[in-house]
Amino acid sequence: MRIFLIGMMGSGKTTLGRQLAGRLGYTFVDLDEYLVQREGQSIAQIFERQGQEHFRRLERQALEEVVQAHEQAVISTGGGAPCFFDNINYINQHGTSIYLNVPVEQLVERLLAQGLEERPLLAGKSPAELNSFLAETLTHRKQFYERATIALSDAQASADNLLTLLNL
Ligand SMILES: Nc1ncnc2c1ncn2[C@@H]1O[C@H](COP(=O)(O)OP(=O)(O)O)[C@@H](O)[C@H]1O
Ligand SMILES: O=C(O)C1=C[C@@H](OP(=O)(O)O)[C@@H](O)[C@H](O)C1
Ligand SMILES: [Mg+2]
Repeated sequence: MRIFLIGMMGSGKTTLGRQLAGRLGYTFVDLDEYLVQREGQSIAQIFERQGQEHFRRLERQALEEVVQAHEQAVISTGGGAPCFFDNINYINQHGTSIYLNVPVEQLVERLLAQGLEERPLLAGKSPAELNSFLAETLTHRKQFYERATIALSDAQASADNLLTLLNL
């Protein structure tokens, strides 16, 4: 079984994905980390040198490669991954998708605490700009996230809960 975590930047996909994979004994793949290894550049460098459109093509390729390489895995995607091309269909055809639905105020708090530098779409924004950017982005992305197999509120987003929900 493949489990995909989807949702906004800061929703906890990388963190929860790693925990869940550990509990299941499944391979864990973070799509951003996979791309960094594959390209030998940081996500910020890929955006800066080759642009977002190129990043989105690489992200789709990475998705296909990871699916082909692993039948049993927890795959944490980047926040934009399900929202480009027909990626959400591809994800749902190849596994179970989990949407981490976290309020914007919570995302802002976590992202500011972590620092914005590693996320090129957010770097340099003031707290107010971050808030409005995330709110606008979510308005557009919601339609993709809501196609997930399972949606979890922040309070429900634990590895324990997911194991129960997935009958694992
Ligand atoms: N459930 C949670 N509660 C509080 N902070 C969290 C939670 N999950 C993740 N974080 C923190 O929020 C930040 C973003 O988490 P991350 O897993 O990188 O999110 P994503 O991969 O969805 O962008 C990190 O600093 C992480 O430690
Ligand atoms: O939402 C986005 O468009 C992005 C999210 C990031 O991943 P996280 O959601 O893990 O931060 C990363 O893929 C890139 O910076 C773009
Ligand atoms: Mg992540």
